[in-house]
Amino acid sequence: MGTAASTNADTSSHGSEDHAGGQLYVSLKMENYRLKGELVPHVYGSAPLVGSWDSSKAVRLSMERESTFMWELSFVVPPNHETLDFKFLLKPKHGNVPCVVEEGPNRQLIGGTLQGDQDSAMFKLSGDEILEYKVFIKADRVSPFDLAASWRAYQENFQRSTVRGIPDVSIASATEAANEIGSQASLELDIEHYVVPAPSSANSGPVYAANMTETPRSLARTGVFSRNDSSLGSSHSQKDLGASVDRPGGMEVIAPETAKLSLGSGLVESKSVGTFSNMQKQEGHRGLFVDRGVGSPRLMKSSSSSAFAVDVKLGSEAKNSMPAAAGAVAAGAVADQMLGPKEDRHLAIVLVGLPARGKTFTAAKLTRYLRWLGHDTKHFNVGKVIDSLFFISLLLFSCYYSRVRDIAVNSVCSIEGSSMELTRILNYDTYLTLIDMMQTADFFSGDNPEGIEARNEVAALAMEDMISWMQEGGQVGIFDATNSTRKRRNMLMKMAEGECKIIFLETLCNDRNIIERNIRLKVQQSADYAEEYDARWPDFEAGYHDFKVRLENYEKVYEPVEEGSYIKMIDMVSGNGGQIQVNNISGYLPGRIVFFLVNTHLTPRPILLTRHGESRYNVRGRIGGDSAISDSGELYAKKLANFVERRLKNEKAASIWTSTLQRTILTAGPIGGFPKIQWRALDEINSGVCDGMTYEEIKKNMPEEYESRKKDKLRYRYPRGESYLDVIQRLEPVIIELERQRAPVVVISHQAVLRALYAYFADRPLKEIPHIEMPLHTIIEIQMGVTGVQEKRYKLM
Ligand SMILES: Nc1ncnc2c1ncn2[C@@H]1O[C@H](COP(=O)(O)OP(=O)(O)O)[C@@H](O)[C@H]1O
Ligand SMILES: O=P(O)(O)OC[C@H]1O[C@@](CO)(OP(=O)(O)O)[C@@H](O)[C@@H]1O
Repeated sequence: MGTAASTNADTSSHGSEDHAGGQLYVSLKMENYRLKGELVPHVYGSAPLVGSWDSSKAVRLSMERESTFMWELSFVVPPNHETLDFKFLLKPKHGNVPCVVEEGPNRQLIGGTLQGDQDSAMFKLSGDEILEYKVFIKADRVSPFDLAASWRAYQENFQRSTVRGIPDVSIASATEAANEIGSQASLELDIEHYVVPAPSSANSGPVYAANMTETPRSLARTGVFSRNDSSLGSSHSQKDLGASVDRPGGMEVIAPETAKLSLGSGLVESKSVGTFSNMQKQEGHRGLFVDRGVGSPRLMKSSSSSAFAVDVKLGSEAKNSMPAAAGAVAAGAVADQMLGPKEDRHLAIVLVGLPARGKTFTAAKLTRYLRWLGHDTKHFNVGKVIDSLFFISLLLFSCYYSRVRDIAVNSVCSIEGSSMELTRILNYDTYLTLIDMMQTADFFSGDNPEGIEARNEVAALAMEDMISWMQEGGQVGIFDATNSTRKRRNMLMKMAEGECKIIFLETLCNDRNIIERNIRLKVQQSADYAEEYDARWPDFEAGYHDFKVRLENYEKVYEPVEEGSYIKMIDMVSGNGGQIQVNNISGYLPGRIVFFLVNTHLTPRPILLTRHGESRYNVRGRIGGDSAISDSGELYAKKLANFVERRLKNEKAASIWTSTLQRTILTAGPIGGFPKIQWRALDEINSGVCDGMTYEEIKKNMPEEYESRKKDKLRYRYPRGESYLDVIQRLEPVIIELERQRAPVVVISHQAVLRALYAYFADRPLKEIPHIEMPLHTIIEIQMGVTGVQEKRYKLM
C-alpha cells in the first residue's frame, strides 16, 4: 500500500524507502488467549516517542484492547527516528510497578523494516511462570494526506480507521470499558438496582383492557368520556373522534394508462376484508398494486422523491387507503378484493360470551395485533357505554331520549356538565332514581323489559356507530358485548346486511376457578378505576355481589352461537388442552385471526428484549453490517449473562433468541444454561445500498434517499433493502411464536427490529414505530399475564 511499503523481514526494499516520501506508520499487535490478571501490554524504546527506555514513560504507549485477546498500538515514527529500538512490557493496570519486560534482545525497526523474526514475546512472571504473546508488527510508509484522513476518521468515530487502506490510528490509553471488563465489582448482581422508568407513554402499570378501548362517537362528541380517552385527544381528528388516524396507506398504486387514476377521490373499496385502494371507480379497470414502500430501488437515478409525493398524498389525504402493510398482508388484501363478495370489504368480529369470560381482553389483544399488521381496526366496547351513567339515563328514559340526545350531541362539556344538562330536563329526583336503578344487577335481569330494551338500544347505537366508521374507511370493527341471545345477534346480523361480514367470536370457559378469578379481577379493576372516576363498584364486596347476580341473570338466558360464521374459543386460557372450533370461515384475514387466537394464552411469563452490546459499527456511527462488538459491548454481554442467569434462574425452559448477525450472537455468548436459537427474521433492517455507511455519508452522497427516509421513515424502503413495514411483516411469525411460548424468552436483536416488536406489546401506533427510543445496554422486560402486558426496564450500563 501507499508509496513504498515494507513488511516484516523484508529487507529488499530497505534503503530505498528513506527517500520514498511519507512517514513511517507502525502497527503493533499482541495476542494471548490465556489472559493474566490485569497486566496491560505497553511498548517502550529508544526514541522519545516510546519513552527513551524509561519504563515509567511507557504509560503513554499502553496498548489498546482491540478484542478480548488482542491488544493493539499504532504510531507514526518521526523522520529523524527511523531507526527504532523497542521492547514490549507488561504493566499492572493500577500503578506503575512492577513491570515485566519481555525476554530476549531489543527489537529493531530500521526504515520500516523489522530486523529478525521474533514473532512472539515471552514474559517471565513471578515464580518462573512464562507468559507468551503472539506478536504482529507492520510498518508502512504513508503520505501525510492519508494519515490526516485516517486521523480525521478516527476523531469522528472514536474508533481506529482504515481510511484509504492505512492500518489504524489509535490512542495510547486503554478504554474505560476495557478497564471495566476486569473489574468484578462492576458486574453488580442486584438486578433491581438497574431498574429505570419506562417512557411515559408505555404501559408500565397494569392495563385494564376495558379502559383501553375507544368510545363510540355518539358519546365522544358529548364529552362524556373526558378522562382517559387519549383517543379523543391529539391522535384523533374532530370529525372522526373514535377512529385511529394511523392510516398511512402503504401502497403505491399503478393503474393502466387508460384508467385515469384519481387520488383522493373515486375510492374503490377492496373486496378483501378491511382493505381499500385509491383506484379508479370504473368497473373492469383493475389497478396494479406495487408494494414498493417509499423510495426507489433504482440506483442510478432515484425517483424516491416522486414516489414519496404520491404516497404522502395517500397517507395524509386519502381516507380509504390500502392497509399500511406490505408483503403477505397486502397480497392477501389484493387477492380477497378480487374474489370476495361486496360486504366482505369490512369485517365485524362480534364477541359473544357471558361476563368475565375474557371478551374484552381478547378483543383488545386482537385489535392490537391487527393494527400492528397494518389493518385499520377499532374496538367498540358496548359495556363501556353501559358504564356511563349519563348514557344509560338517556336510554332508560326513552321518552326524553331524542331531545336529550340532541343536547348531548351538541354538548362539549364534561361528565358533570352533561349530567347537569340532564337534570335541567329531568326532575332531579327522577334522575337520581334512574342512576340507582342502573347501578344494580336488576338492570341486567332477563325479566326487566326496560333493562333489555335499554341494553339493546345501546348495542344498536354502538353497531350503527361501527357501521358509519366502516363507511368512512374503517376496516375491522371489533364489537365487544355479551351478545348472549340469538335475538340480539339476529338484530346485529340484520344491521350488518350489505355493510360488513360478521364473524362471531365466542369465548367459553368451563373452569369455575378461572371464572371466579376473572370476576375478582374485574371487580377489583373496576374498583380501582372508581377511585379516580365515577363508576359502578367503588366498593369491592358490593361490586362482587352485584357482579355475581348479574352473571346469574345472563346465564339464565344465554344461548351459545350456532348460527353464521363463528369461532369458538373453549377453555383457551392456559394454551394447553383448550379448543378452537370454527364454522364457515374463509379469507385471508379471518384465517390469520384464527391462527392468532389458536396461539395465544394467558400463562404468565416474561419476555426480555434487548439490543446487542455496542458494535464496532455503532461506535463508528455506521449502519447495518455484521461487525463484532466493542469492548463496551463485551462488557454488556457479560452483564447481560449475569442478569439473565439471575432473573431466569428457576426457568428451566427459557430460551435465548438472537439474529444471525454476529453482534447478537456474541452478545448472547456468555449466557450459559439456556438453548440459543438464531432467527433470520430477527436480523436488523436491511439497509441495502446504504449498508455500512454513516447517516452523514448517506446525506452527502444520496441526498434524495436521505430526505425520503426522513419524511416517511415507516414506509421508506432502502434501495435493495427493506422498510419498517417490511420488517413488521417478517416479524409476524416471531410475534406468533412469542405469544405461543409458555416459558420466558430473551430476544437479543437490533434497533429497528426491537422497535417493531416492542410496538406490538406496548400497543404503539405504526407511525411511531421508527421513532421509538431503543437504547443500547438496556433490557425491556415485557410481563405477559392475566391482566395483559406490563413493562419494566433495566439499564445495565
Ligand atoms: N379466553 C378466556 N377465557 C377465560 N378467561 C379469559 C380469557 N381470556 C382472558 N381471560 C381472563 O378474563 C379476565 C376478564 O376478562 P374480560 O375481558 O374483562 O371479561 P369479559 O369482557 O368477558 O367480561 C381477563 O383479565 C383475563 O385474565
Ligand atoms: O431506522 P434507524 O433509526 O436508522 O435505526 C436502524 C439502524 O440501527 C442500527 C444502529 O444504527 O442498528 P444496530 O444497532 O442493530 O446496528 C443500524 O444498523 C440500523 O440500520
